Amino acid sequence: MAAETAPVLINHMTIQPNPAISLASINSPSIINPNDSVVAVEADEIPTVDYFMLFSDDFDERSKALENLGHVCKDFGFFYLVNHGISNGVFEGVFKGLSDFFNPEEIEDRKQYEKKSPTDRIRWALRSSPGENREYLKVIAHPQFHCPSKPAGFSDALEEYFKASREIVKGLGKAVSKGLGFEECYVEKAFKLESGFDMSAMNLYPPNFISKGSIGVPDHTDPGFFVSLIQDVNGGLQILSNSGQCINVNIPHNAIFINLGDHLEILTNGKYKSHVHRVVVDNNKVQRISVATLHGPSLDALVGPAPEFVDESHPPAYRAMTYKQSIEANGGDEIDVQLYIIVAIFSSQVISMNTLKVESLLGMLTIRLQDDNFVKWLFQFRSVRKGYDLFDHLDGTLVCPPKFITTAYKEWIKRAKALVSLLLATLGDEAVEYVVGCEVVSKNNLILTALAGLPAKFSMIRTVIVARETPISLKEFQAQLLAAERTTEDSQSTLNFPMSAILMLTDQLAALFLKLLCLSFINKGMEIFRTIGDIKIMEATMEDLTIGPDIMGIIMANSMAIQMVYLEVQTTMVFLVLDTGATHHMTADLDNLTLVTPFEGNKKITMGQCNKENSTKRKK
Ligand SMILES: O=C(O)CCC(=O)C(=O)O
Ligand SMILES: [Fe+2]
Repeated sequence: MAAETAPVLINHMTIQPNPAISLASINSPSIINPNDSVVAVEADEIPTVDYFMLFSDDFDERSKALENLGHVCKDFGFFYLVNHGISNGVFEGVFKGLSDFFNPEEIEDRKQYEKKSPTDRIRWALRSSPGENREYLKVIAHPQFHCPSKPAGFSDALEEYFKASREIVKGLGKAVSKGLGFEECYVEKAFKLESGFDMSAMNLYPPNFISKGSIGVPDHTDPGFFVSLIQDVNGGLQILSNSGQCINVNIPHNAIFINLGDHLEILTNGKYKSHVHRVVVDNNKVQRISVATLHGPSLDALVGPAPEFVDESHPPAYRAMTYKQSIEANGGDEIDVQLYIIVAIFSSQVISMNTLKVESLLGMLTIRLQDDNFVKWLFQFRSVRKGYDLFDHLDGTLVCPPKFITTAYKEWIKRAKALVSLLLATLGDEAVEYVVGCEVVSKNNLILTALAGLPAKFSMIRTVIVARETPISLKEFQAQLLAAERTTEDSQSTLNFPMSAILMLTDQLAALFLKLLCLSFINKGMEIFRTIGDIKIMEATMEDLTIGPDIMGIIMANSMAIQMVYLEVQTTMVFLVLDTGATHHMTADLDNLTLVTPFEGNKKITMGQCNKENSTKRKK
């Protein structure tokens, strides 16, 4: 649970990639950092489950296998399934059919399956953008099986595979139920698996034709119970492990890769979690085909945390809704149920905050932040947050529900505002003077200001975005920045973009944010800010920024002098920059500072890390 992980508001050094990020996610440019700074590791971390053993006649063997399955679901969330009984010939039939279906010469034929309506049963698309590179065919496989009629034999091969894999997933449902200590039809009943809604995404990734790091499928989790995945060749699929490592999935011959779906996470109230994964197409020298089948609950099955997983210390963490509602609430439709992390499973989350009055916490925060007590203040603030489960809200684990879920949305906004007030109310008089800004900026203003602050090499995208008739979302904006960045060789020069130029853009606060936003978006950010006077702003990495849609960025200053908290409340953003550790700032170059009052005298002053130093220049 994220509450166990990093106290992110306070100390960015302790931020860990959140293994539980799936439903808890995230308006994230990338949870698994796509650049080389996160190296995907080889897959000895992926456990194997022997299907046959789960049904062994030997009691001990079976018990051991069931126990192992429980452990694997809880501690990993994905596994290779072997001994499942589907013959290699069935797999080969599917890959042959798909390879023929995706024949490059017959692309015009496939266009008949382009999106027509939300109730399409077969859908085809060719995606080629910096954010996604694949050609896919999606079909509804259950309750009714659908498949293009051509090429010959394709439909039969696919149907045979789907029937067999469905049986296996039903078997896994039994085993999971038993492993959890319930009757064997527990999962089957909860998800109404008899009329379970299975959607299969069959993906073709051409050989590497774009630059290194290209994304085949961006970070996402999949809805449903289990996802079964087969592929013709290894290469490209990566999954984020519980230990925060990005693992290459190299499926053993004839094994099936099983990945837990979001709705198993919901049903078990987070005990079993779905995991973020993606496809990177920078190393596939040959074409790759994969078949990812999302075995879902029945569309009308109401899925919420089951009572067996809810108690005082585990309150319901997700909101119950039907499978269909949850897909739609996330902006999907019945066939495009896969939700990229940008839209995540907002709707699944409960706003378990209504009982808590944030105002009442104020009484517990006895320490007001002053120049010299940052550490104590921090300790108390952290403790209260932790004790009252406010992490979820502050670290982005609890994400803002869509506006149209009115009650939840309003609750969320209320809580966000209350938390900001709480934070502000804990500032002592002196510290308030150091709050260099607190304002609400509209998304459009932010984007415009960000555009204005971009270096010359982005002038093309600036023109394009400004000329748009429809507003651009932050996500799209980010994608455009990424694309523009990729087309330019001299990305490093952005880092050298002078701070002073940025600072001139608007106020100092927005400028700090803009620099952070732009640079982190283009994913170069190890040392984003440099020293300004004695204020050294810590490097921020993508992880720092991608902790959630609602609190997207937290930067903490070296020497605890500056914190910047960026909360996104749907269309508005609240910036809060605290400059706390130092009584005064020193600089070798007065132009670095906007408001300067020279310091006369020889009084001791406190530096960011509580060093006592003399100073001759003062800014306050
Ligand atoms: O192609 C792959 O390996 C994975 C695709 C995937 O994750 C999906 O379609 O949901
Ligand atoms: Fe997936």
